[in-house]
Amino acid sequence: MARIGMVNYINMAPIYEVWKEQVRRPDWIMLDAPPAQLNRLLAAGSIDLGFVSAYEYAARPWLYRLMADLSISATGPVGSVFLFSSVPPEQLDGKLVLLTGQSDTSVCLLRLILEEFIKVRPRYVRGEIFAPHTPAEKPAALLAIGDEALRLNAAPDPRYPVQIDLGECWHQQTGLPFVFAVCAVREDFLQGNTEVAREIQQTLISCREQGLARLSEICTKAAARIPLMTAAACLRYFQSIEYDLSPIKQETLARFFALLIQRGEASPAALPLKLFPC
Ligand SMILES: C=C(O[C@@H]1C=C(C(=O)O)C=C[C@H]1O)C(=O)O
Repeated sequence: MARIGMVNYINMAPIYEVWKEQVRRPDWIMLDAPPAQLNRLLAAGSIDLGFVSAYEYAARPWLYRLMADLSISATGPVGSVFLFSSVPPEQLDGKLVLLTGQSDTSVCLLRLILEEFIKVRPRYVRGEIFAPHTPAEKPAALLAIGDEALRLNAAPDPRYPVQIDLGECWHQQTGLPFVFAVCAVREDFLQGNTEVAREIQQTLISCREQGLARLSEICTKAAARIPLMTAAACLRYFQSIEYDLSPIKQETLARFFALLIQRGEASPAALPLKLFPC
């Protein structure tokens, strides 16, 4: 048996729709959830492998290997990882920023961008972006990812007129793509299950190839999950998401992890990257 985690956002639709349609393996249990929940499940051994925040690998690299050729990434604007702000980011020093509880990678990336690139130090709070909250203090900016970011993007909140795409910002600073999520497999699962893991990896890649060839059909279905999103907007979104872990993406992960290690936010054992298969 293998327990597999899948992010429950529409960004996974090009892989997941094909998987649901074609993969008939009762011994492969698929569990879909927001990334932060998948991170916790994988760390606890409640799932064996799956798509998790790239940060999860960097936090506990001794538990995992990175499945070769799989990721959720973008070269330039990603279209679903945004800081929505009431003021330009240069003015966020000391201000309150609400960070989605669903993400781990983008939270680290945003702090890196604000503190190292823009040189401001806001105050942060983690929480629900759409919670009907009555906060003592209204946040000056929000970090949203995935479907929540797409919803806010489709129906902008006039209180947050400044919108920063974190994939674009990273690309402008480094010239590199950014890897938001990886497909990680637990080392203890690999003991005795190497062939199964290989078969799952190949199946995910095959679903991805078929999904990318059927994008316009898949985006009609996926767009319906986001209020006000048209199929055309969904197609543009899918065209900006990439699912590979090519050498440049590995270089990106190494660069990002090195910065996190310097900041004391990741394990030094996160480098060099450990891939499966090697
Ligand atoms: C591009 C995205 O990548 C996501 C971002 C993640 C994170 O920040 O931890 C985790 C999984 C991905 O789904 C997105 O969801 O918008």
